[in-house]
Amino acid sequence: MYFLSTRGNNEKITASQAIIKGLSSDRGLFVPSEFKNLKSELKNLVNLDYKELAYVILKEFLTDYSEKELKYCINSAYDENFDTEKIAPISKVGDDYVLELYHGPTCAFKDMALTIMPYLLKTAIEKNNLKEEVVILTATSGDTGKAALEGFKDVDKIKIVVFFPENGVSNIQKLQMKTTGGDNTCVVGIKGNFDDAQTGVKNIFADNNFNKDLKEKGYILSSANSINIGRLTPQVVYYFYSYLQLVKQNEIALGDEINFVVPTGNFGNILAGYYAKQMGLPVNKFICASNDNNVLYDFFETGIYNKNRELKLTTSPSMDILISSNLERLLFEISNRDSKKVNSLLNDLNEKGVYEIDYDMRKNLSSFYAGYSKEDVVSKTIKEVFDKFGYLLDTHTAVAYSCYEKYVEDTKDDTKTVIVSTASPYKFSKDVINSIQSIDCNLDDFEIINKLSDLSKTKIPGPIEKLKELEIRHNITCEKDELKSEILKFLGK
Ligand SMILES: N[C@@H](CCOP(=O)(O)O)C(=O)O
Repeated sequence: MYFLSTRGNNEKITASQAIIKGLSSDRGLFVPSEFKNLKSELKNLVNLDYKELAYVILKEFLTDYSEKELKYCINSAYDENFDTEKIAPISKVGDDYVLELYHGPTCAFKDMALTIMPYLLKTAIEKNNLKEEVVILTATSGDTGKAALEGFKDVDKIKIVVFFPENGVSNIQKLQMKTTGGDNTCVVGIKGNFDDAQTGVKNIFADNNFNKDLKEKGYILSSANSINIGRLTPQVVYYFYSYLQLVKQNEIALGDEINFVVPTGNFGNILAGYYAKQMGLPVNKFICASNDNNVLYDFFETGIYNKNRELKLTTSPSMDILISSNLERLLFEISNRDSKKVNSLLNDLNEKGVYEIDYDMRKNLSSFYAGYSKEDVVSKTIKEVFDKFGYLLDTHTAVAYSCYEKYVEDTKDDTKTVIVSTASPYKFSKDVINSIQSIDCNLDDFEIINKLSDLSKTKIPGPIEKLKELEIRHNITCEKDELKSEILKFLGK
């Protein structure tokens, strides 16, 4: 097993090298050379706990990590960092299942990978005798930023810089990032949107002179976004875990296919599910749920990816994205790993902002269905689900839930379905409570959080509750073309 670039520059590197590099030198994304099929082993995995299962899955990708190294990383990540021993519990809501991926230290699904990634990277640094210090660059539309900061803060020989759209995240997300401690952390609000931040970061990775200059100063760059396989591979685990939980609880029989509905922005989460299917997990459909930024919906409907449109700010900000990075990995698979095709499509995207896949590639998309939900539908869904089941959805999960309702209406498919819940409702408390009842518009964020807790009779997650005691430590903003100078300032160069 090795990792290669989607753009075909013949680079073949180990998992630990790919985790250090983040992005390939040809701007492509690293992908595994093969997928181990675990279908015949599923029956032996039913009773494993999250950590045991994580080892079974991750060892198939991270093949240059020893058993001891990998188990150390897994055990250090999935412990009391999470508020439940199950790590990724499932709640039954009506006839469907909600996979709650927000029980980690920052209350979003990003914790599922960003609690383990610092250990994977530290181990990779040691394995490869890296002399330089690693500077992690992260673009965030709200959730990745805080999860990465929390994971990497105070980690020796690593620094982290997070860029977020100053006006494109929720108040709580912003507060979470701005109050992060650690001498190795830097948080910068940019005057632009998430795509500006992500493109800016990718351009920096591709800037040979800048990278050479940094190397001479003793630094190399890496990424904590899902473009890094160290982010993506741990996310494969919870697809297997949720499936096996349903088997264990006799909700499905081993071998039955299920659906997953995934709120989607950068396409990393749903792609991890697709990788699980490549490894033999019985999946019928992946329902790719978008908000009003419905570029992926259009892509699945027409085969045309067109980012030439205005990015809308919605109540599900983590999905306010027009350039979904990980779609490149899907293009690689549906073109039967034809990097020439991938290059040509990505060049079109770069030059014209649009590309169209051919008939053969479209045929390989049959395991996907796409939907999108407008703001009024999202809000209505939060209320309906709360009124009917007493269950509180966050705005992103409500996008997924409503897309799933539309899917059932369209297809009449009654396959058992897991709705992937990506964040705690408390991160978006104002929009969540406003969907359920009107509130005094003078209330501050913490009063709203308390109100939400009273109304829903749910406990405020510890990390959110604690926020009010923390001081703001980061207050930098910059123009979207000033990313490099902010990095240099932080590094004191
Ligand atoms: N939704 C993300 C955007 C970045 O996605 P990633 O999965 O590639 O890190 C966010 O919350 O920042």
